[in-house]
Amino acid sequence: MTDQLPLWISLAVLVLGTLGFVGYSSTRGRSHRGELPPGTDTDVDDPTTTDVTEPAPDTTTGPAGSITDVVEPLLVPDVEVPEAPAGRLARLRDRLARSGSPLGTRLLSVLSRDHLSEDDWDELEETLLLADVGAGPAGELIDALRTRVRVEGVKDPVGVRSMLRQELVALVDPTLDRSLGTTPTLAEDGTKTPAVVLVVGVNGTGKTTTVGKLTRVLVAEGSTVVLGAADTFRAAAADQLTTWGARVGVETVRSAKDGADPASVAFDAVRTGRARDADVVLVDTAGRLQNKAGLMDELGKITRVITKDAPLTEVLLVLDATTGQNGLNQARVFAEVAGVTGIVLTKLDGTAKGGIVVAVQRELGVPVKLVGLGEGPDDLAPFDAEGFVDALLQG
Ligand SMILES: Nc1nc2c(ncn2[C@@H]2O[C@H](COP(=O)(O)OP(=O)(O)OP(=O)(O)O)[C@@H](O)[C@H]2O)c(=O)[nH]1
Repeated sequence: MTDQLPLWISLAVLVLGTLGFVGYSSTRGRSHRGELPPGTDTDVDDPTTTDVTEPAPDTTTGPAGSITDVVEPLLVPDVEVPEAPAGRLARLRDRLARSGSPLGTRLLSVLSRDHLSEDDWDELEETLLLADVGAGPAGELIDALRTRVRVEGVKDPVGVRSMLRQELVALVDPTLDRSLGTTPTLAEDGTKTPAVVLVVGVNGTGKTTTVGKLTRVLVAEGSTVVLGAADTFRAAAADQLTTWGARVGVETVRSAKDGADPASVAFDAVRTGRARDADVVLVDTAGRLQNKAGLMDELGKITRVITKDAPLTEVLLVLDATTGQNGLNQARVFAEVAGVTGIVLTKLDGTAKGGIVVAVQRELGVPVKLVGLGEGPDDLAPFDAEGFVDALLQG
């Protein structure tokens, strides 16, 4: 045994040396591919939490000639499983209850009075206007309710509620197509072109957060997604988006330098989406005021550049529900410049008003497709007229 001591020592040195080299190389490999996105509180050096189950494809660079970086999600341990989107809208009821007396409750309390006077009808109309329903739709609803009260003489609380429910659902319009354009197209030769969703809106409405939440909705539905951080104006936006993506194992294409051309980033994101055979490419854009011509032109350019490579299947305008009628002015201009196909109404949890849903749809002829119900990662719900009205009436 003592004779063999030098041999054992040499073997031990060899083993330790090899282990040391492997550890060093893997640390180098990680830092080469980029740092873990901010907000991820897990220790990447802990081999038990770094759960890389698939062989890494070459995702360290964008397409040839691109100026962007593809931030791959493979280093993030414990990839989250997002909640299924169905039924999320029911949560609106609790959120509304917390944010004060919701529209439906106020309408019901007036309609349930014994004999409805002119003052009562005025109060109903005022309530609708204060909730941002807009004059036209408010007038229509009052007319419809007046007629029904006169003709049907509904008095009992259940009858009144059911009448109001029917009329509100009709106003919100259950016939609008609220499906999202997130289905890729397949050519005859089997080539897949990803669906491309562009997300636009003014500053701070919740665009980046919405892209993050929508990524989770799509992942929960089994789609493969690539993100494009075309908000090159606010540096933190790309980090924010990368974090959202990484949490559910989704790549983010972002600019390698600050202030890069957002159209190039969007273009590279679509190219990367194609290269990865992704189902959907979601492109986040910088916030812009609708009256700033230069920024709106930039949006037009992003749209033109993307459509050179793949058709835009959805342009989502993100509106903050708490800004009420001001959101309508924004919506009009964005609709002209970017060809909006769907509205995302965020922060619906922060307002007792819900009438903007009706107003914006009427004004633009574009349906509300998604609503933001809070700051949680799965607080984005597919919108439907019945679910919305039920939440209003039960709040
Ligand atoms: N309560 C609530 N907060 C939300 C909702 N959606 C977004 N927010 C918050 O709104 C704030 C702004 O969100 P961002 O996603 O950064 O907004 P943005 O439009 O990308 O901002 P810019 O890039 O500056 O234009 C954040 O604090 C979000 O958490 C929502 O549905 N409810």
